[in-house]
Amino acid sequence: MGIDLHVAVGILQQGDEVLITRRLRGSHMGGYWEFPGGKFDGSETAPEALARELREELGIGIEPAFPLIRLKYDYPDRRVILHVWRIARFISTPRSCEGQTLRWAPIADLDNYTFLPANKPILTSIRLPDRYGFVDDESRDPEILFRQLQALVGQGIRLVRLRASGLTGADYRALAERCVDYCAENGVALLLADVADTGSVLPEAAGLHLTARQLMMAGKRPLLTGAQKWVAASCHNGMELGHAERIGIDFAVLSPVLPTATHPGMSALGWERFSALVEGCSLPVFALGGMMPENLHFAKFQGAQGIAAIRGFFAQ
Ligand SMILES: Nc1nc2c([nH]c(=O)n2[C@@H]2O[C@H](COP(=O)(O)OP(=O)(O)OP(=O)(O)O)[C@@H](O)[C@H]2O)c(=O)[nH]1
Ligand SMILES: [Mg+2]
Repeated sequence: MGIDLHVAVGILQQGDEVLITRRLRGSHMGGYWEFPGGKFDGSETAPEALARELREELGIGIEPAFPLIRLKYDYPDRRVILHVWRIARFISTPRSCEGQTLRWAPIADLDNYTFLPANKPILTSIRLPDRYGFVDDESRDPEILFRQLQALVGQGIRLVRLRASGLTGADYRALAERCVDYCAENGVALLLADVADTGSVLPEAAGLHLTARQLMMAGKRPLLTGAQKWVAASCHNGMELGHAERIGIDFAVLSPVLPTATHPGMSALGWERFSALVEGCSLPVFALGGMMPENLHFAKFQGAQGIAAIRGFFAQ
């Protein structure tokens, strides 16, 4: 395969809608929907390429916000490396400068469009928030665990993993039923643990979160019934991230990034290693381990979807 083609891609969002465009017939992969952007020119950086491409294609000036995801994809004739950025602000109204169709599409409707095959992780990344909270405690008391969930939701967290590693079987399911209802009322996506007996409650949840061990034992992505389910996985190294990607996991959590009080003996990856591992993987990846709210912006520039934390984003 020829050389890697670096491409800058911009996500413009207004309320619940994002700007999508349709590739012109006759171009590479013509007819598919995509996000505006194009190839790097010479030694341009991603923000420079993005500013130029969006001026040429949409007639707008932009201010990039942060990198959302970086991914690679092999088309039969080329390998592309997509540098996807969120756009903070844009000047003037986007218009079609090259005859391409433009549309502001509700994020909830994006599945109705046939996007370029490389774009699946971009769609996941757009839908995911940038903070992911875990409910877990040595405690086997469901009240304490439920209060943790309430505290996370009170902090504005909209994606929660119900780990509750102290509970098994019927106890876990009873708590899961209560949490699923609470999350539905509050617009929160709840991911359940892959433990026995969650069968009846799982269709009501947003999906599953696999431990690294469960991930490595899985030969394929667990099939979940119901609309738009997510399967997430915990990873600690490149091998686990690679397996997650191969079997079609939607997003990963990589840990421990920084030393934590909960895992004192474990050596932390550090940001440099985190960044290198995420660069080798084309899934959205949350950083876990010692994360505080002030790490969020930096984490995104290290390639993270966002940050994850057990119990909450307070000082621990
Ligand atoms: N712009 C854009 N390109 C994408 C996306 N996803 C994706 O796989 N690509 C691929 O990345 C490459 C970018 O090409 P492009 O045709 O937009 O590049 P360009 O604007 O510089 O066009 P040009 O070659 O006509 O000057 C294509 O091979 C395209 O298939 C996406 O969401 N947006
Ligand atoms: Mg283009």
